[in-house]
Amino acid sequence: MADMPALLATWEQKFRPHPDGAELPAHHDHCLGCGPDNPHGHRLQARRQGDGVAASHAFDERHVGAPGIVHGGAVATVIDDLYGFLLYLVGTPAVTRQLTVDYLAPALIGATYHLEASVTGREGRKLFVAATLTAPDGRSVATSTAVFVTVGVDHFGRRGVPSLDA
Ligand SMILES: CCCCCCCCCCCCCCCC(=O)SCCNC(=O)CCNC(=O)[C@H](O)C(C)(C)COP(=O)(O)OP(=O)(O)OC[C@H]1O[C@@H](n2cnc3c(N)ncnc32)[C@H](O)[C@@H]1OP(=O)(O)O
Repeated sequence: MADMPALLATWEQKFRPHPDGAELPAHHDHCLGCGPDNPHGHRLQARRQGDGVAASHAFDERHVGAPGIVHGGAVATVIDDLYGFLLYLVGTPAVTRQLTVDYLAPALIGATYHLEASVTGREGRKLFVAATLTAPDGRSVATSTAVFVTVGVDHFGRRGVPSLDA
């Protein structure tokens, strides 16, 4: 059984002011998007960029859909995880309620893409966010919007976290 109080304590430390340009901490070690210890994960590394977040990211063969092309779900995973880094700046935990992705051009395995995300609005518990994924030549490959809903710590602590309970 994972030590949830200890895990929650590490999360609390991540919800603090991060200087512009600073690399942001992974959500946790086994996070599919950014955890360094998840063998299936993307190991996304994000930094604060002004009021938003940014990352450089290359997908590898584990994320292939059609030959040579990144699986659309993998693109959505990385964008969703990038939004998770915005929460450090917002200062409150939240979870994805709705995620949309416009796939404008194929993302290619091995190319390094530039990602940016920012908060576009807030209304009660709803956070409206948007992101872009841009190719090395500057072409827009994907755009996204999402609605996150703020939650309390009990959202994470009141139930088992299966991946951590093993
Ligand atoms: C200190 C320690 C903290 C730890 C911090 C950890 C950090 C965290 C990072 C984890 C790493 C991130 C990685 C990526 C982010 C995931 O991957 S998050 C995982 C995927 N998402 C989920 O599992 C969420 C599953 N859904 C839920 O649990 C529940 O539906 C929710 C989201 C908590 C909402 O349920 P609820 O509390 O019952 O709220 P509900 O009344 O349904 O809706 C709330 C509000 O949103 C509105 N709303 C609902 N749906 C929509 C929609 N589609 N469009 C617009 N508005 C909507 C409602 O109208 C309502 O508005 P108000 O009436 O309040 O004005």
